[in-house]
Amino acid sequence: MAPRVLISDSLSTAAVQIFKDRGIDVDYLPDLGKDKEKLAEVIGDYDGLAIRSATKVTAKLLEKATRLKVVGRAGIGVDNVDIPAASAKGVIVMNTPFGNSITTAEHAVALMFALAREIPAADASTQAGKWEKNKFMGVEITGKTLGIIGCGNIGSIVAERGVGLKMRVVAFDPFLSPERAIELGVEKVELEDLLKRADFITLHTPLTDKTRNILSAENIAKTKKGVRIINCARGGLVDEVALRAALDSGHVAGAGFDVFTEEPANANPLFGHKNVVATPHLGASTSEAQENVALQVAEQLSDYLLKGAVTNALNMPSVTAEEAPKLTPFVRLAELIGSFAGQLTEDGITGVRLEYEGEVSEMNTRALGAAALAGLLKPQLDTVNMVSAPVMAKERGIAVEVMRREVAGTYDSLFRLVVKTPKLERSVAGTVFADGKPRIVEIKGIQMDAEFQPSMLYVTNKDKPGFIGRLGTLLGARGVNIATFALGRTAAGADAIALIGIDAVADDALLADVAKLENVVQVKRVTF
Ligand SMILES: NC(=O)C1=CN([C@@H]2O[C@H](COP(=O)(O)OP(=O)(O)OC[C@H]3O[C@@H](n4cnc5c(N)ncnc54)[C@H](O)[C@@H]3O)[C@@H](O)[C@H]2O)C=CC1
Ligand SMILES: O=C(O)CCC(=O)C(=O)O
Repeated sequence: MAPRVLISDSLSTAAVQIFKDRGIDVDYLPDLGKDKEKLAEVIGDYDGLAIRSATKVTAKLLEKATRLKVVGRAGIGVDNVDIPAASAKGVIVMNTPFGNSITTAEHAVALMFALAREIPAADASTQAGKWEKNKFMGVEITGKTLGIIGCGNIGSIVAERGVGLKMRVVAFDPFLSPERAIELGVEKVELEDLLKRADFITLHTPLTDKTRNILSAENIAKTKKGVRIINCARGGLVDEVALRAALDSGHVAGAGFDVFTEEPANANPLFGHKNVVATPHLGASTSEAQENVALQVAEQLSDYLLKGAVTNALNMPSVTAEEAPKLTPFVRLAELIGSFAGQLTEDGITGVRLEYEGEVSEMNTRALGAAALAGLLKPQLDTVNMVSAPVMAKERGIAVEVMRREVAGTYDSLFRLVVKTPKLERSVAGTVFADGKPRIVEIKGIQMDAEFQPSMLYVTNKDKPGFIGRLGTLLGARGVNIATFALGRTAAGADAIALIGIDAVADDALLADVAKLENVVQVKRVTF
């Protein structure tokens, strides 16, 4: 029986044709995504689901999706898909990471011009027959400072356009390498500096715990008077109520918003202000971009459903059917080791070394390396996956070195990731035991044996009597249950590391208390 695909959002009909040409049964119901109940009634009939942003793939919907194997997002952001729930159900989630970047960057630039010259208001007034020539006094863009928050795919294109428009471009992005900044012609700055200097601020980050409200009331107050703010990335990056107040007071001269905390945005604190230009999440809406993403998503879904090929998956490594059984646990290991190292790294990464020892050195190390890079970049790049991670690492100037040694050491297979930043070099190594479970067996050259736990504390300390007791007592007193406790040290009395699996996610107060314990050097929270 031919696989069945449902397209539940508005997509270029080019996608429908591709599915048909490949022999896939396709239903194109572009309004169904907006009707949760109806979608839930029919989803059980489909193997694949192609969406944009209106369809919400929730855990509840996935419960009904008994046949579903793959969800394809024709676009970048997958915040409308519950990826953990999809993974738990074995449903692959794919996106099309580059197809609409240029179009979205152009929308940000369009909003910048619309704000600078008050084009929407001038248009409305002129067409109302008012000819208010003296009412609209704009600002020039040439020579102004454009502050870009998030200089990834879209931010970089905006940066190039800004340079082309003879603007001074400054960018805040912890993952932007100095080399890439030079290549783009932008000045890499800290957020505070950007806030102080920018005449226009444009946001291009994903919405993560770190970027939510990145333009908070406090940060908006630090901006230059007369700043204009553009958001074509995600609602929630800017405190809309605080921005409205800053527009009302005249501190902020204009805001161009394509995305809103709540969408569809039928009402919003920004609406109704004369200096606000709003569009209904149109960033990706050009015929070119929609054609790109529709073709890509149809090809990816067809390839998966017909051949088992995995491309641009966010929750599944790209591996062939033959190598999958042996490789999968090592892919998981590489991703976890990468994620562990990524969560410990605060500075821009300049290089990584991927070391494979023993049997693992003869496996598909490209897939393993991609998994490690995806894990490493994930804390900063929400949309990264195994396919895009090597490209993103390259774009960010991260030099990737690979070392393979066929001879095994203590373990049949060992994978070591060495992360280099301007300040340090940190190595983490792991293996997969016969039970198929990945383990950390070495950190910074210190031997240990730790299972990955959903929530962990990473503590470096001086090896002194009584330390473990004090730590245990503190966790107990805070009601934090210890699931696992792994220790390692360079020598008696010297540098030591503790990796503690706990049954709750460590909050900042707990980290601060652990940091205060005698002989603690550093404490970090890691989650998997
Ligand atoms: N309005 C629309 O229709 C569209 C919106 N988007 C959205 O645009 C956003 C950017 O997309 P891409 O450029 O493709 O993503 P990307 O992943 O290529 O770039 C995101 C950049 O943000 C940076 N970043 C992460 N955390 C940061 C932080 N705390 N502070 C500063 N920078 C940080 C990353 O290092 C990365 O360089 C996404 O949220 C995406 O969903 C994308 C397409 C269309
Ligand atoms: O599909 C759309 O119109 C929205 C695109 C978008 O926001 C994305 O690709 O992240």
